[in-house]
Amino acid sequence: MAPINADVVNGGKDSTPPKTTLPEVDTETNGNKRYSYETLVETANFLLSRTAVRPLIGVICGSGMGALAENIIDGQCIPYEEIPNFPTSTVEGHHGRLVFGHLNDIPVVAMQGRFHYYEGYPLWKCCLPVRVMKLLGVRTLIATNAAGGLNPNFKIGDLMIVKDHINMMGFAGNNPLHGPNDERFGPRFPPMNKAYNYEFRKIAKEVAKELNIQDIVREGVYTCLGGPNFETVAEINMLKMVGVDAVGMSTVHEVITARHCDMNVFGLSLITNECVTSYEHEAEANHEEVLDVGRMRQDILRKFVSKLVVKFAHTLTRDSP
Ligand SMILES: O=P(O)(O)O[C@H]1O[C@H](CO)[C@@H](O)[C@H]1O
Ligand code: HPA
Repeated sequence: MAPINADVVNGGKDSTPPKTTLPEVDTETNGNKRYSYETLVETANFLLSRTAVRPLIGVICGSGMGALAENIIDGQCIPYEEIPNFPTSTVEGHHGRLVFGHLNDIPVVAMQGRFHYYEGYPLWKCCLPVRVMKLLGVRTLIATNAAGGLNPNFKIGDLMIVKDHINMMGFAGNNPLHGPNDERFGPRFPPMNKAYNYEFRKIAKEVAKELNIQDIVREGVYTCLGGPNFETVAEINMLKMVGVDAVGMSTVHEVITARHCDMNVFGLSLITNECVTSYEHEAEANHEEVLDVGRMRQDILRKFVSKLVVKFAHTLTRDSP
């Protein structure tokens, strides 16, 4: 048999080269060789040596939502490839860099690009930047994402304040905190009933009114599935039954990691598509649409998040000893 010519697979069409080299999976340890506290301190010290910014608030930009970081004044960008122990971004719509700077005078760090389980990273590695943020002094995490809407009242382009989540992957035992616990990060059994800060959610609704965007701002329950495929009709109908308002492939494990190390959390989903609930429906979910809606909403998202950063930072100064 003739050797397979990779160029001929896919009918010989020219295929676009992958954005980055694919991450290698550590087969010997099944990807589970964790980094120690000390290793993450090294990563944090590297970052502190590269920037004078001492961030109080961390922002994770969802798919197609990287523009959130464009408001950062004096933004200093550090590509993930340069950061010791950091994974690299492989998904379209995720630049793959940290941006340090100020949003309305508040020191922040933004992740333009997050890591997903379906890229081949174990959950603890997807969440490694959250622990690094904690070591940098970040007290509050704003986790944004693109998500499919299940709630029939939601429209494409709506913003959903995350009230709570359902950790579907956790039901199957896949949790970022699985494995030995290092108490320097947090307790073995962290509570999760206050995962999404109640006061932040109240503030966000007030800010939505101030910006006159209250009609597109909703609140609801998010869930994360492993991906990368979008959901079947039966899966969507099951998620609806258990009370899910929006579904994506991220955020839940980041929030668990952040709460474990006692960070305050605000979650925000951009509803980029309506999940299909019937077999008669013609449309199919696709990542292009997700990115398009991110572009469509980038101005509103930027205004909303910049204002939230200031308000959230005030709650920190108020609570500081
Ligand atoms: O959750 P973020 O990173 O915003 O991305 C969402 O959009 C992608 C699918 O289009 C998936 O990665 C899903 O999780
Ligand atoms: N399902 C899962 N993840 C997503 C979706 C979706 O419909 N939209 C954006 N991210």
